[in-house]
Amino acid sequence: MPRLIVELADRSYPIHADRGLLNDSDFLHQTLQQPRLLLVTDENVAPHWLAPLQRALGERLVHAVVLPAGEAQKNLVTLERLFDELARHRIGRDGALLALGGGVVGDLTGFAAACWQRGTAFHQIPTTLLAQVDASVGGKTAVNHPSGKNLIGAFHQPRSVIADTATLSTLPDREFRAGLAEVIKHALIADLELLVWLESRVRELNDRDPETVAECVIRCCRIKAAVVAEDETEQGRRAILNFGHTFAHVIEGACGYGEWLHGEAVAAGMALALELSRRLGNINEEGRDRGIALMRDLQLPVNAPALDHQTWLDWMARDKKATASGLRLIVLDRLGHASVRGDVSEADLLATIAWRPAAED
Ligand SMILES: NC(=O)c1ccc[n+]([C@@H]2O[C@H](COP(=O)([O-])OP(=O)(O)OC[C@H]3O[C@@H](n4cnc5c(N)ncnc54)[C@H](O)[C@@H]3O)[C@@H](O)[C@H]2O)c1
Ligand SMILES: O=C(O)C(=O)C[C@@H](O)[C@H](O)[C@H](O)COP(=O)(O)O
Ligand SMILES: [Zn+2]
Repeated sequence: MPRLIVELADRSYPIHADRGLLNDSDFLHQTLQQPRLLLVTDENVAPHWLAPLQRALGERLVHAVVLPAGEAQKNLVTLERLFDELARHRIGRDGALLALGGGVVGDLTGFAAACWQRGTAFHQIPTTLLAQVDASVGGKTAVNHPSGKNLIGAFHQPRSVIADTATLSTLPDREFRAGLAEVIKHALIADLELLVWLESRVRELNDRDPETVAECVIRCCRIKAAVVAEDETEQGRRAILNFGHTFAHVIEGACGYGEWLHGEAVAAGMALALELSRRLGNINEEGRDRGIALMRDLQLPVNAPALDHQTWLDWMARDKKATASGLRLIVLDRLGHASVRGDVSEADLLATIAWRPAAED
């Protein structure tokens, strides 16, 4: 079974990625070791993927909380509900939370685990492409605040990641495509070979070919695990994983959480970040348009919504990467390599947010 390790000294953990993991009771017993487990999932995931875990874990699975689905749930009200469930079911420090679902369930459950009794174990069992290639790895946990995305959160690493790629068979097409945005992000910031490979696999990706998709999961997890191992709490290099996100988080928040899917907003945000990279002279038009063409080929939105520039600036000012001296933005130095820039002029920023890709022929 493909297995990677996120190397973080005493917080190191494995990423298991394979088809059929949720049907392997022995594996689940060995990996989910804590004696009392509280599972969190949502209303779309539960009917498909809760039963195998219930079967495998028996009475050790004390309770399953089934939340309404969607980004609008990623808030303090839902978090409080999770604390109530943890209290009601007397989950102590020898217990663990299981996050069965997409990035919303993962971020919420992880943050509940970070807070509960000042830190309780949790495991990520991601069921969306986006969560398998990105959100389940790295220990960023959070809820949204009305004024900004993921503003309330903690770094809290899971004990394991169990990515059963078979769960993607029930994922709606729009959600699958949103996950592809984070795959493209990993390629643009860190792996030119992956970019070339994705360009050569457009048909398979659009057909959701299981082997191609599984390879995306492994390759992205490998990239993300390496970045996180180098800089767990985003003191420096980890910020490259935020490529396109300064713009994406404005789109998600200003349009109302859930209107744009996170991955869709990341795609439109990356189109702007590609243009910014071009403006700074790091890549040429051809490089910019190559990234945008791949997103279009995979039917991702590349046109950010028309928000007035003050809305952009106000929301961006609350980005977690901003410091007293101003915004920090992630740009490409070249295709396949990114860096953090704290010196982007307001003129370049305003021109970037006003720019949109040319219409397709
Ligand atoms: N912590 C991180 O490092 C990180 C990284 C990227 C994104 N995120 C966060 O992740 C969230 C987005 O995650 P997402 O795209 O997984 O969204 P999501 O969790 O909302 O899941 C997408 C939708 O698919 C449904 N679903 C999930 N798995 C399914 C399955 N197997 N079959 C059928 N339906 C299924 C869900 O119910 C939901 O409606 C955002 O809040 C984003 O900020 C976090
Ligand atoms: O893991 C990271 O680091 C990332 O930035 C991954 C992003 O894809 C993800 O959307 C993350 O939640 C954004 O974090 P934030 O710190 O900008 O809220
Ligand atoms: Zn993201």
